[in-house]
Amino acid sequence: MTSTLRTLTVPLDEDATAGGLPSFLVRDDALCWTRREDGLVAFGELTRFTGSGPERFLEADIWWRHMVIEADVEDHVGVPGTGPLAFGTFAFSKTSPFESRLILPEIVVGIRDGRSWLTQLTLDDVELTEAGARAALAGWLDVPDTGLEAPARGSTGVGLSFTLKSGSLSEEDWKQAVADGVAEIRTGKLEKLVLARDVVATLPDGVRPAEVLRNLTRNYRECWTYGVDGLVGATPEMLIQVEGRTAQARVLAGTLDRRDAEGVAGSPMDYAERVLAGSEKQRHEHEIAIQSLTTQLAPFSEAMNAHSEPFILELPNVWHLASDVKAELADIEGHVPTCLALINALHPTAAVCGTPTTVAGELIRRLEHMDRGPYAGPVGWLDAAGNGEWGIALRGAVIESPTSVRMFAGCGIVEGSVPETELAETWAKFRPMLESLGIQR
Ligand SMILES: C=C(O[C@@H]1C=C(C(=O)O)C=C[C@H]1O)C(=O)O
Repeated sequence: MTSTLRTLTVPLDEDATAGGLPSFLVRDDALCWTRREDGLVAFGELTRFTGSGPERFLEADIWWRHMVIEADVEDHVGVPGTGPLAFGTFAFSKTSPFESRLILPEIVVGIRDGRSWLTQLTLDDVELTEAGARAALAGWLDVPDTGLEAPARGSTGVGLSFTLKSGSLSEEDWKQAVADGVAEIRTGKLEKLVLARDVVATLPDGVRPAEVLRNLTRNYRECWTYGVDGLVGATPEMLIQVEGRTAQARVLAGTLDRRDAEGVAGSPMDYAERVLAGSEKQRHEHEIAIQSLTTQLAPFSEAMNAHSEPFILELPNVWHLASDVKAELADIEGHVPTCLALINALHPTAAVCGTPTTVAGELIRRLEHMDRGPYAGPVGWLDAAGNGEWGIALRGAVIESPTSVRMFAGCGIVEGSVPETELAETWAKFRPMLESLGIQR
């Protein structure tokens, strides 16, 4: 056993990836990051970083840089995501007992802009060959019942047995927490607060994580579907995506349930334009989120641009007010900031915490009565060249046991927020997970 990381990346031909990345989502322990046709699916675990507390991002950064500095890399593809790669999930809160982690997998399949590849990673002194890498992948894919041919659960019309219960707070208590949050905002202590709640689904027939990931990938193509060590979901919000010296973020704040447009005259998009883009409250909420991100990103950037007007992002369950921000990262003494250094500065954004951050963070702890764990924390991947994609772990869940799943959803609260409306919004945000578990509500 040596501790030097060695990796081999080889191209995969079209035949091997004809079914797209979902065809590799056949194991419940897969690591996954996909959007539209692109993404990464990985298997196995060579080693991991774990950490907690306020320094978790910087400790992970140091760990990763040590891991890759002396890595022996043979890369025949050379795009972001090839070579050494780790998946990660981080706690939302610096006080959370949840262990933030980076996981170094054994085998990675990647697709990006029509190019496909396979990477094998090792810490042993075995020889890495193309044939060996293909055989290793075949071994990971050789699972008895992939469920790929079976209809997705809930799609047969046959009722699935499940129970769905409020987690830390009942609906009534959570609405009271929202009202308390609004009262705090009215005192002028803070402008915006994001309050979340959890619900627990129990499925006596068992949770099937691979099927959940396939459903999310198929149905939420505009979102980034993630699966890392029991945390699964499909987020529409990009905390930071780094490719070379370019960093991008997608900031969301302002939500409208698409079901609200049912039965309303005119086109649904006109309705969204009127009710979402035309709402003073929603635009204010959005403005706060954009301000917080751009202020934190500015010290790391040479140039930055953001749309002057938010656009409407249409998802199967909701519409959001969205803004994309693009920055050219500054080269400070020959170094471009790493993904994890950027995350350290950006997290938590006003979109998931509030403004000002410390006041909102303290109120979240007091009013939510739960540990968010990895919910609303960064989730994603990074490579040795400094590229990476880190979404905010929203519209997701933690698989807590073979039969139970804890889902999380939250809402931005401002002075004009109405508890009942916010509660309804959480149900719209639970929908991607409920549907992909086969739960009809
Ligand atoms: C907090 C969540 O979503 C965030 C809150 C939003 C809002 O309040 O409008 C919109 C998108 C996200 O930034 C969540 O999905 O749990």
